[in-house]
Amino acid sequence: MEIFTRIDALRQYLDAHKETGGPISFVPTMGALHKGHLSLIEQAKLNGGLVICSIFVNPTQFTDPKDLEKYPRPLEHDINLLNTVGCNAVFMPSVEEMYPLWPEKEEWHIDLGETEFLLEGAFRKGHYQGVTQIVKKLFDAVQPNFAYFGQKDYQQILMIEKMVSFFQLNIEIVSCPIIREEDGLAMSSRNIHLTERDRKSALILFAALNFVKANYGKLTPSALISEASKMVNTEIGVELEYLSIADRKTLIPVKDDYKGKAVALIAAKVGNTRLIDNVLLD
Ligand SMILES: Nc1ncnc2c1ncn2[C@@H]1O[C@H](COP(=O)(O)OP(=O)(O)OP(=O)(O)O)[C@@H](O)[C@H]1O
Ligand SMILES: CC(C)(CO)[C@@H](O)C(=O)[O-]
Ligand code: BAL
Repeated sequence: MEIFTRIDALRQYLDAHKETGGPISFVPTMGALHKGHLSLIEQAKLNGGLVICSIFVNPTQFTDPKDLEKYPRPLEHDINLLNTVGCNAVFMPSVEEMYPLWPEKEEWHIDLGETEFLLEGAFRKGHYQGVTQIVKKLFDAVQPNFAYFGQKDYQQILMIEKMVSFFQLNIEIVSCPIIREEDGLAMSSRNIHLTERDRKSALILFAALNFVKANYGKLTPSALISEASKMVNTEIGVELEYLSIADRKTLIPVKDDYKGKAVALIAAKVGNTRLIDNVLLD
C-alpha cells in the first residue's frame, strides 16, 4: 500500500492512475480503524479501480478540546489493517498540510439548511461546518468518483450530500450499514475509552433503539420516546443527550400520527465517552 502525507505526491499518483483508468473510491476516516471502517473499504473495493483511505483527525470538527486531545491515533496498527483489506493508498496529512494557515482558522461557512442545527449539530455547535470543510478539502485532493460513509454517522451523510450538491460535485456518496459488535454495540473508535462497566452500560443505546423499532406503529412516537428515554435514564452512568424519531431526510421529529419511514437516533454519554447510534424504522 502506498502512503502519502502530501497532497502534491498523492495527486501525482492519482494522475498516473487516471491514465490507465478505473474509478477512484475514497474512504475518509479519522483512524483508530475497526471493522466498521474496514467494511467501507471492502465495499469500495467492489468498484475495481483504486481505493484510497484517508486518516486525519480534523481539528475543526471538534467542539470539545479534550475529545480532540484524547482521540486515539494508533497509526501503525491502522496501516497494518488497511494492508489486510487491500487498500491501495492511504493519505495521512498533517494539520498544516490541510490547513496551511493553522492555527489561524480559515473562513468556511456553507448553507447546510436547518438539519445542521438538529441532534449532533445542537450538541456539537459548528461540527458540520468543520466536517464539510475537511471533506471538501479531501475531495479536492482525491477527486474521487465514489466516497463511502457509514450510516452510524447518519446526520453526517445528509450534511455531506448537502455539501456535494452545494458545490455541484460529481461524486457519488455511498452509505454503508452499521457494523456492530456481537452484542449489538455499534463499533466506534471512541469505544476504546469505555471502562469495563461503561462497556456493559453502553448496550442500553442499542436496546432503546430496538425497543423503538419493535414497537414503531404500535405506540405513538412520543410514547416510544418517553418509554425508551426512561430505559436509558435508569442505566447507571449513562446520560441521555437526545433520542429522536425523525424524518429520514430532514431529521425533523415526526408527529404522532406519522406512520411512514423514519429513523430513530440516539446520543448519550456513557461514563466520559459520548456515543451515538441509530436504526431505520418502517
Ligand atoms: N460501526 C460502523 N459501521 C459502519 N461504518 C462506520 C462505523 N463506525 C464508523 N463508521 C464510518 O467510518 C467513517 C469514519 O468514521 P470515524 O473515523 O469517525 O470512526 P468512528 O468509529 O465513527 O469514530 P468516532 O465515532 O469515535 O469518531 C465514517 O463514515 C463513519 O460513519
Ligand atoms: C468524515 C470524517 C472523516 C471527516 O473528518 C469524519 O467526520 C468521520 O470520520 O466520520
Ligand atoms: N464519526 C464522526 C466524527 C466525529 O465524531 O467527530
